[in-house]
Amino acid sequence: MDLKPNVMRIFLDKFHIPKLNVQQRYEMLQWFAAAMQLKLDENDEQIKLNKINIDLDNTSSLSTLSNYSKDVLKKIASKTETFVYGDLDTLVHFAMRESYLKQHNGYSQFPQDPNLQLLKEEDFNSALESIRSLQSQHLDAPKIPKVYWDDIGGLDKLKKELLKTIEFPIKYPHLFKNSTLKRSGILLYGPPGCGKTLVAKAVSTELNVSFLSVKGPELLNMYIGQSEENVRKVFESARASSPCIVFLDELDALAPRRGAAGDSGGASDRVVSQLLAEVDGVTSGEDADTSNFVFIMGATNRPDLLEQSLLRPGRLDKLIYVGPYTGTQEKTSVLKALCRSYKLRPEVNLMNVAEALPERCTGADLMQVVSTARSAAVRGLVDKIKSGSLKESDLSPDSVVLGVSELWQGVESFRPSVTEGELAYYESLQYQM
Ligand SMILES: Nc1ncnc2c1ncn2[C@@H]1O[C@H](COP(=O)(O)OP(=O)(O)OP(=O)(O)O)[C@@H](O)[C@H]1O
Repeated sequence: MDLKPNVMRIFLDKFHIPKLNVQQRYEMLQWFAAAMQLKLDENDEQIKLNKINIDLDNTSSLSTLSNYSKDVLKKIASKTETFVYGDLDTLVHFAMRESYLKQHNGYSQFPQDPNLQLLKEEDFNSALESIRSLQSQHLDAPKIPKVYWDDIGGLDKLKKELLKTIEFPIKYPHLFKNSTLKRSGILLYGPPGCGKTLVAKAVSTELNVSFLSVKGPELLNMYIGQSEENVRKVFESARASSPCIVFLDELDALAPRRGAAGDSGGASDRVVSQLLAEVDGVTSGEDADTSNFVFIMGATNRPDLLEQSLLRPGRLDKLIYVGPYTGTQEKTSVLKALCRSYKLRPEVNLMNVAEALPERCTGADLMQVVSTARSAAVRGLVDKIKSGSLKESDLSPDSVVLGVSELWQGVESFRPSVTEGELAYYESLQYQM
């Protein structure tokens, strides 16, 4: 393994931070992990760099890597898509700190003689969490959500499609530099409560990019020029926290068809024009670099009311329908995802629950079933405390266990939030779009 060219390139190219691919990140992580032992006593950056260069010349520093779990570093490299040189260095430092705090019950001094073999995958994962939360601690800064694929049931095709569309421009920005090949945005549409927001957040978490979510109506303001200014600020904030996904929810409120809004001053048209200019700005790919990456995802229940030029190639030209969950299989996988944080009694079969529900349900409806079951389980515990058969001091979050009867109460309380007529309308819309 030849680490030197990468390292040299990064040092020489200090002011233009290069994008690292997964192999480079893996190599950098190995290298930082090895270098940690060498530079621990040194505080002066210059000395550290010299020392590392010297040691790289005779590559003796890399010998410590033989004991290192390469699999762990490979996994971590694949989770740090947007990390550059400095971030990876910080990550290794943080992981060491996590490991040390764990071993010494919170005593926060670094050890003089750190034992790198003790670093575990969970230390890297905690370090990753800490870095992410630090990254999003600026005021109003977009955050990296904590929604994982496991929190989402079904939608496998959509997950793949989204990852493919967003992952490529992040991984290979130079391919999108050519102005004829623009990186376009995505428009998710469909009935409310079917997982549009959830899946957008999961993509963001998965790719480790910030997530800035705004609802269209929040940006509208009665004062002249203020709505356009709000739109401009959203994109400014996204650029400042890039790489970033801007999620524009209820987009039809922000960008109705021009000339159709009925406001005599054309205020709405000006907002649409501002939005189009911003969309063109971020999809042009002129500044194709991860550090300038802003990806736009729109969501709407009414794509037919949208300003159609927003859907032109190079803008939000990928339209994806996110519909209700149909059939036992799909509903069961959503129920499983929703029950992930609860204990279930062994006799519970979520497939039976799914079968007892209407053929088509939204995710929000299924969530309602699970929350009703949870409330029933909590009520059961309170009754036991009142009757004296359970002590309050014995309660823990694990005491809430969902059984068949609780889930059945959820099924009985089921009220669809979207009517069959509305669902039929959305399906016809899908055909039309
Ligand atoms: N596939 C799914 N797996 C697990 N939970 C889901 C799924 N789809 C939806 N949900 C649940 O439904 C809730 C509502 O979903 P979400 O907010 O993503 O819907 P939406 O399509 O964005 O709705 P709206 O159009 O009203 O913004 C989520 O918070 C989640 O609890």
